[in-house]
Amino acid sequence: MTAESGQDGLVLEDVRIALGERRLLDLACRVAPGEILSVTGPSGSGKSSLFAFLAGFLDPAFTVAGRVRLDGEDLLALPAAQRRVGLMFQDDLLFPHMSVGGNLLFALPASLRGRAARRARVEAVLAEAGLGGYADRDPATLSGGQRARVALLRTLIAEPRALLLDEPFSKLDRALRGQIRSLVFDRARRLGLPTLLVTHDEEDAAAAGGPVVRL
Ligand SMILES: Nc1ncnc2c1ncn2[C@@H]1O[C@H](COP(=O)(O)OP(=O)(O)OP(=O)(O)O)[C@@H](O)[C@H]1O
Repeated sequence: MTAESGQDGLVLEDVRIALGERRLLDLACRVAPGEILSVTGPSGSGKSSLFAFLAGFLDPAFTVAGRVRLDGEDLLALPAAQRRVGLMFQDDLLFPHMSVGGNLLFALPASLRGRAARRARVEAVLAEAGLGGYADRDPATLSGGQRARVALLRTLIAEPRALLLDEPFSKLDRALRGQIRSLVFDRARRLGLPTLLVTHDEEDAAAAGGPVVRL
């Protein structure tokens, strides 16, 4: 299938999310492979709920309607574990009781078998990101930038088919923010991942370069 067929990417068809009588969100859009679509909106407008819906863990208190296709496949028909939608949040959410390597091993697809092969993949991914030799480190001993890079690697090592970024740069200081943002966007584009970015920051949306949806 090619992008030209209109089947690739992430397609939201009349997605509606409500909470009781309150309509939270009404959205239709297509995010092409490697495109980064920014979603902005006031607090409580349903941005995080949209991501929970797409990833498959929205609280049953919400009512939902609409269809979502990822690379031509009905995403909502798949259980959460099979959707292969990668998430990054404001907090890096690295498991504090696991080493850096343990965090990455945890995210590695089960289809990669064999302890040595799994360990080698983790080492390779760390080395490629300039973090060779960090596998046994406690995440608490890393700098903010290093933690952010490990969080990105943990998302990508799971081989997602789309990315959902929920203000992933907002806790980083200004200098680091630009650097990590470039890294994340660059990887999303190079991997051809359709990406949704929730942000309140105009600079993030401008750097994303894609359309901006205002809820
Ligand atoms: N599990 C839940 N049960 C009931 N209501 C919820 C639940 N989770 C969120 N809400 C409510 O749903 C609405 C949408 O929340 P959501 O977190 O999606 O908004 P948001 O746009 O991401 O906000 P913010 O910009 O502050 O992160 C809010 O009114 C929130 O209080």
